[in-house]
Amino acid sequence: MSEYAIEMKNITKTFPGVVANDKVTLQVRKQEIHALLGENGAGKSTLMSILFGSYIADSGEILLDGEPVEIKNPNVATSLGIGMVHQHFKLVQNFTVTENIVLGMEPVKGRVLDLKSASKRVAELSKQYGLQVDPDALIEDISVGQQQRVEILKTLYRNANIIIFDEPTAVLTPQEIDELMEILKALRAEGKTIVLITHKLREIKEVSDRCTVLRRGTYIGTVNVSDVSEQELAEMMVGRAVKFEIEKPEKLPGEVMLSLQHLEVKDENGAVKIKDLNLDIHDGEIVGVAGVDGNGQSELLGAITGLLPLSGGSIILDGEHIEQLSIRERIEKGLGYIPEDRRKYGVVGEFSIAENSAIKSYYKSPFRKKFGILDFEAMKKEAEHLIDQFDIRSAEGPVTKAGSLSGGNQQKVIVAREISLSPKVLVVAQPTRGLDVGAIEYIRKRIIDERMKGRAILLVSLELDEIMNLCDRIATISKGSIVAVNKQHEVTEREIGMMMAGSHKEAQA
Ligand SMILES: Nc1ncnc2c1ncn2[C@@H]1O[C@H](COP(=O)(O)OP(=O)(O)OP(=O)(O)O)[C@@H](O)[C@H]1O
Repeated sequence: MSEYAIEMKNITKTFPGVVANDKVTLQVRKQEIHALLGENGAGKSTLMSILFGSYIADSGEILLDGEPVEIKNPNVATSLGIGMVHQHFKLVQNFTVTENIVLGMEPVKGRVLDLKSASKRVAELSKQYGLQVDPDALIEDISVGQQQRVEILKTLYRNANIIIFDEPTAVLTPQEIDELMEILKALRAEGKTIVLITHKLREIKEVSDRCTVLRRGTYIGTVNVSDVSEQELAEMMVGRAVKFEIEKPEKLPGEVMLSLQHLEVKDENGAVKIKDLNLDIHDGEIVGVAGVDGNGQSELLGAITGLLPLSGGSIILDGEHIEQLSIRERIEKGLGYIPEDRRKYGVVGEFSIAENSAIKSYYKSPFRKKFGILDFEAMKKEAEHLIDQFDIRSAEGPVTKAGSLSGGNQQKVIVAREISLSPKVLVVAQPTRGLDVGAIEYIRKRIIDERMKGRAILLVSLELDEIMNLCDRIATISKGSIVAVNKQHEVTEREIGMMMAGSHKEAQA
């Protein structure tokens, strides 16, 4: 019997142009929560994909409970008791919870699919591990947090002893994050071994026993989490001191640059999602929209950018009505947008970084030459500049396909493109989701630089500390309306939290 549930020794994996893992070691003790920390592109997902059999290492060794194993594909991983909860769920939307869980390993009684006993087993597992979810609900009807529980149940149903979580909190609301932390502790108490990829140092401190740090594909070290501070973890990971609080020089706001007046948005079933929403954003200021997920934030973003039609109200940008304009016309008028879902609206995976950087301006100088021919050299040059400025880690520079970048580096491509267009109004949704602390520090600085240049910035984020850190004024949204607008220094995080939950006391004050 070994002390370790998992040992990965000298793991090396290369992709064209990049060594994603360079002789990496990972030793995970039985029944511990082991965090895996590293900058964007450090090689965390690659290492876990090797453990789960999605990638084969070029060299190195894997031992489970002291026994060497060869994990040729995910089926082998499953049979060895390894489960993985991916960041992007692999669920069938119009199937029930139970159907999704048994998919691929249906229990058969006689020759009939025995969903009844499967459903019973699912209910037992939910109870044992504190994973509340209705076994008969359809996936499309349950929240993101509950869908994640289905993914966890899937691994438990297949008798996983080792469960890998790839940035599980990136998609969750603060409330769901607290619940997940409890679930992780329950899994550990029931004897499971957990590997947790996360950028959130607070989460590492809260639930993890030990933490392994990677930097640029190499192993830096493993520490007992209780022996180190968040600051020390950050330094180990980035290789330099990181500032958590950023400096925001005083700036007096100027004219109203974006004015939202009596906005109303309905969904396809006619339900009102945004109701009489009013908000002004001046140049030289950052206004944050704080709220519990699902209170109209997505609809607000869709309405401003032109992805969703308005059923009432006006949007005025620098004195001009834009609510009737197309998406591209709004961009032309000076609207920039960093979207929340980078996979849907942000980058095109098949395109290179250069092409992605020019995606909103390819039809203009300097990217378009005479006779409408695209100037790929100009695109590459611009991309090189952005890669350098925003520290985008790629294998082959501007020609690297965006789809092969790590998640955090895809995010940097989008932020770099939108900021570099220097729009009059920059609408920013969850700009630092999935980014490492070093990258967060940089992106926040760039957003503040844009403010200093006199841009008007609207920031929508579920992370209150991001809003408190960056914004000059904070608008709290609840049930599709703005219930209060406060100056940043006049409210506390707690008060905003209460207003988000529907207390209007401060709103009236
Ligand atoms: N399928 C692939 N093809 C080419 N390169 C890849 C592929 N997958 C990963 N890479 C490269 O390997 C390196 C490590 O990427 P990986 O996704 O493991 O990083 P990560 O630590 O998980 O990053 P993040 O925190 O941003 O998710 C990166 O340089 C990435 O571009």
